[in-house]
Amino acid sequence: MSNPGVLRQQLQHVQLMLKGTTQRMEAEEASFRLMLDQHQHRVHCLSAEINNLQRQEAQLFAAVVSAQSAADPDSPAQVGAMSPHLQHTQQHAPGIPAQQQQPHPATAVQQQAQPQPGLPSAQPAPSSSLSHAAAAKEFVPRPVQLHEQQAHHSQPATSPQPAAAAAFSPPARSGAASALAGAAAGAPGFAPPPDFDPGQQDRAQQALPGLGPSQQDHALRPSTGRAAPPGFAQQPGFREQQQQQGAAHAAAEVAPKPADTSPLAAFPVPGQQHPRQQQASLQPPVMPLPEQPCAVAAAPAEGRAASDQPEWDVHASSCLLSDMLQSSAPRAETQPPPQGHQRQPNGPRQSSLSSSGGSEAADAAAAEGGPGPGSQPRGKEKGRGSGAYEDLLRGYVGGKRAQQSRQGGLPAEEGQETAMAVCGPQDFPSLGGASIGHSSSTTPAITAPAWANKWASGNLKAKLSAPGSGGSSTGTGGGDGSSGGWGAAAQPGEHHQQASIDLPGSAKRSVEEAEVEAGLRVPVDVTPDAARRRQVQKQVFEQVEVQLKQRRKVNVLEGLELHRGVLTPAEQARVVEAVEHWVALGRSGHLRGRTFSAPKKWLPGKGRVTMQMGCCYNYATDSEGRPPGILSSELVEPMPPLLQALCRRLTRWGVLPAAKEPNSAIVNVYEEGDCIPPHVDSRDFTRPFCTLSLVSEESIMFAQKLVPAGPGKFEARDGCGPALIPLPLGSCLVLKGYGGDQAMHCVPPVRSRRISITLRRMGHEHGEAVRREVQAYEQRYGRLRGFWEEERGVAAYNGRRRGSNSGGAITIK
Ligand SMILES: O=C(O)CCC(=O)C(=O)O
Ligand SMILES: [Fe+2]
Repeated sequence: MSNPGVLRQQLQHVQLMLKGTTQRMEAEEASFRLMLDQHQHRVHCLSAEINNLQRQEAQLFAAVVSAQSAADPDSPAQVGAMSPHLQHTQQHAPGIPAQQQQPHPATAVQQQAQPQPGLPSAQPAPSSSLSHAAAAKEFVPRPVQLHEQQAHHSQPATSPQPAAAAAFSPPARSGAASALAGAAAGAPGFAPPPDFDPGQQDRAQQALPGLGPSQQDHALRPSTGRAAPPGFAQQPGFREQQQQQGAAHAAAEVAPKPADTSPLAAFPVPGQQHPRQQQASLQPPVMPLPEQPCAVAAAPAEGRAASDQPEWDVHASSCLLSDMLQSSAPRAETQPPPQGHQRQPNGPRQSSLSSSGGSEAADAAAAEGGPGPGSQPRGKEKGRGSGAYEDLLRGYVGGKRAQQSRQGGLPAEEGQETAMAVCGPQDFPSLGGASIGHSSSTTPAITAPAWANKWASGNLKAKLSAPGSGGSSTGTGGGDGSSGGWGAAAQPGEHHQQASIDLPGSAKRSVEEAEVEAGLRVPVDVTPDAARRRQVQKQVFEQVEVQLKQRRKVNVLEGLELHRGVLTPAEQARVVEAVEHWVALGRSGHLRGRTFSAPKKWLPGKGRVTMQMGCCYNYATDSEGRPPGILSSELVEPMPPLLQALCRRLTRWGVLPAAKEPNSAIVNVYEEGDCIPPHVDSRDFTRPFCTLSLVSEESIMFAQKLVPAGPGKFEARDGCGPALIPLPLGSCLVLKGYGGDQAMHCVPPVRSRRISITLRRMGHEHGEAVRREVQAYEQRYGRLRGFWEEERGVAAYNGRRRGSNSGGAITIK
């Protein structure tokens, strides 16, 4: 039995303990509330400051874009980085009702934590917390400004938007900080995690939505520029490159990005459908225009009805490649040929057009090159290679074979045409280097004529790869542009006068062989060059308006020509693969000087990656005060063989005059939301020139006068235009005449990734100046080698490539 006195003592002791502990706990709570109050007060102040700064940022951003574009329409504005909140604004506001928008991560927290209207709080919050929370709300410009954004963006992106820049306003930046305040006010027992940093969470979430932490880490880690670039020592396949490229490339290619959370989706076209759906609706409305004679497509691709198109039995693992196929070939089957011209009463018009050449199926028809009659896959080559390109080929050839077995033979032109265009080795003077990123030796040459097998064997490539096999780039041994891209102006017929050649034996070879060697033509494509040429289809355009200054009527689109089918889907895949490789080289700092440029990604519409080859073009007055135009003193990479072969094809096929064969290129890599602002291409380049379109079909906008109308938005001025010309995959838009010289053009923010290659010839003076610089370089350092040659070994790479030790007249950065 227990003694009651003892028990009473024990009870008193416990009660005392309980009282003391309770008091300590209350003290702790009081201390926490005090701390929370102080914290909320700081949050409150910072929140106000952030909102204020964001407003200023947005207004200044719009003003800078507007001012810079007005001052220099030809150059992408260099505004600076866009803060995550600005991206968030652009991602979430346009055209999407607020209720349907994915809440910002921090906003979501706040919405959960805040007391719902009409529902009493479970427990009254301390008055100071309440007042802070209420005050914090005042700083959250949520619905009103968001709706302003919606109103602003709910217009078609391409329609005139007066004063849109002025209307631009920042979004709610409620942030995790305000969430904390709300949570503390409305949620009993809420306590922030000790290491909670709202800013950090915001930044992490916004940095690269859709990426896992390791990918974000990769994507955000700055490139040192020191490591060997992907594929530098050996040339990996497409997938290997994808794995190795890391950095932002991973963000762009590897991780699936929800469209509405992509930081690159800065300016989605308001009210847009999914890009794939939208593509179908982009076909230009048509009205009859007289057919124009077409120099290129002299003979229509007859005997090839739409239903004759190969079935694209594609198993390409790369979504890029399958997208390319889906968006080129099948569309050709389903869309009737354009008939003419129509104006749309409101907003931009799809341009009118007239077409010449064969059926609308040119994109797919131009892809001929399947196996010859009766041919079978060569067992030893079947299945070689594992990249997406090979997958594509398998799908392509598979579909082609299926078609043939149904039809019992080849289309007439394919089997009948036997005479191949012959070119001398001089046609590709710079083939001292192997093509990039896709070894023809791994290509499954399922069926091919002798030349195709020979050139796919890889032996010759190995010989060509031997160091020193190339000639000088400036005429010391190779004459005009033998190392690519530095050549003097080619005069008509001049192609055949170049003396030296990098190739052993210098035997004459066919155009087809040369293109295979350059990496442009796939070895299985046995369609003769002449037949390929006939499959190209040309369209011209008309939009008659009163000219603004002289008050006379003009066709604003005069001189523009769209040539479809310049590249087959398989060739597009090759070029895209090469471009990806170049981008990887550029990102890792292995392209010379200012070749590669990747502006900061957080700026809407300014994230376009560009690579300049052949000459350096100064988009805007630079830090040294040099005006826009060709900078002959800045050496960039020469034109790689692949692009040279493409340029040669363009002149051979009459897309461009021989005398205007391009000797410079700008590769534009647009991520979703990127654009090119209104401009007229510099007069430092001769006319005509052209732009090749890849990866996704987007429209280019033309008007007499185009002006920025807010970030990523452009509008035509003075009631004229604009006209939209959809640019199909593998097509080349030629610019000259009024359309190329007077009218302005831009590419509004793209709906999905797109690559274009602008190919231009330098004006004579500029070409000569660049050539002199190359000569000076070569006297000092030896032959200027393109990156495709340097790739043969890291040893070949030296500091000059990054320009650290240049001197004299040559400035290489
Ligand atoms: O991307 C395009 O199609 C157009 C590019 C362009 O206008 C240019 O490079 O000057
Ligand atoms: Fe342009």
